[in-house]
Amino acid sequence: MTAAAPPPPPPPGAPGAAATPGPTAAAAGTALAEPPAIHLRGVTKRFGPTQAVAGIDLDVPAGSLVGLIGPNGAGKTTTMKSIAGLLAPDTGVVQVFGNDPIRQPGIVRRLVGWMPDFFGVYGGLSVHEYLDFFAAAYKVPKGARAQRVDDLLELVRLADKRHTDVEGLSRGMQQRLGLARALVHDPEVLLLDEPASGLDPRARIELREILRALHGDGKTVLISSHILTELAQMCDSVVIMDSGGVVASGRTADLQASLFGGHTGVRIRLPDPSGTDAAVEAARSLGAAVEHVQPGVVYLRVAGADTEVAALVRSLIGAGVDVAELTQKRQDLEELFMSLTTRAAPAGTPPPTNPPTEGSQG
Ligand SMILES: Nc1ncnc2c1ncn2[C@@H]1O[C@H](COP(=O)(O)OP(=O)(O)OP(=O)(O)O)[C@@H](O)[C@H]1O
Repeated sequence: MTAAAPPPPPPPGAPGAAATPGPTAAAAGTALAEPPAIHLRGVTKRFGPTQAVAGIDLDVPAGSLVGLIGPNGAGKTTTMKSIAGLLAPDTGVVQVFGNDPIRQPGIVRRLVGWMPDFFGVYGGLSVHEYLDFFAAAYKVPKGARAQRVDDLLELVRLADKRHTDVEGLSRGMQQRLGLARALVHDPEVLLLDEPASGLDPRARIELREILRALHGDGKTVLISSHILTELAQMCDSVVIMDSGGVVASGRTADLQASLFGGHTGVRIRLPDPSGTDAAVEAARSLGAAVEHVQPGVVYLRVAGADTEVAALVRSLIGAGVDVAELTQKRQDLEELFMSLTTRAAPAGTPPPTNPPTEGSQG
């Protein structure tokens, strides 16, 4: 797993971190100075005839925001539950800052906040009482509890709902309350199982902003979804699962580039259509393949990913071309997902090469 952020030192609340030697990052191949927040090796889990998880290796560096993506039944929930210590794997190693969730449940429970894809709320409790109840259950000291609950309500933007019955909250608000519940003991690692499912676009954006704030605070966040674009917008890196295994992992831009023969689709919109020829020339001078041109809009493919797109921007500016908008072709992410997950397409099926259209741009 490529690091989404430079790993900060292990948190004080990670007792195993200092004692355990740092393992090697599975996908990135770089030696880590400290144990990753989450470390899985050869993890398997079977339910009767179903191989839910089939030998997963995964490292999530401390402080990173990583998306776990896969179609229904890929094994995401089973993987997350094994990290939270809610399920014992049949074989393999699971560690949270070097601690085994099954053998050291007390330590791991303190380190991990778990938000299930579905959680019940207890009617008859106000939002404040609900969080206070969980704060007490997590042994947050009585004197600190009221402040902790207030801070969480501010964070998840439910301060004005503190006296509302939890059953009276909208779906989006209940999701945010569930997030606050997962945070009540101030865990270092957050495991969020499909937190955006069933939310409208505004609620998704609000959730994304809260997660970014938590990421900014140095929390490690592993978030699952079966919608790749949803996670690509908020995560620097993703792990794609299918049929119980990891089929790809890394930064989304790198995954796109590697899958599409090292090319990135780009759309450039100009404020003044008279600059179109100059834009085409500047792009060609960099070796970009110009795919489609219309007045004021140029579609092209550059060899590489973010670095090469940045070079393209410099070249355009250097050529005196004003750019109103530059977008990387987001649809590639869906193509990536479809081509990597067997249920959607047989393994090895090349990604579809749709001609660029206005509607296909992200
Ligand atoms: N407790 C269980 N008993 C039997 N089978 C189970 C159990 N939990 C999971 N499975 C099976 O294991 C496989 C992986 O399930 P899991 O819930 O981990 O997938 P998922 O990727 O989270 O799917 P979804 O996106 O639908 O939530 C599925 O085939 C599921 O039916």
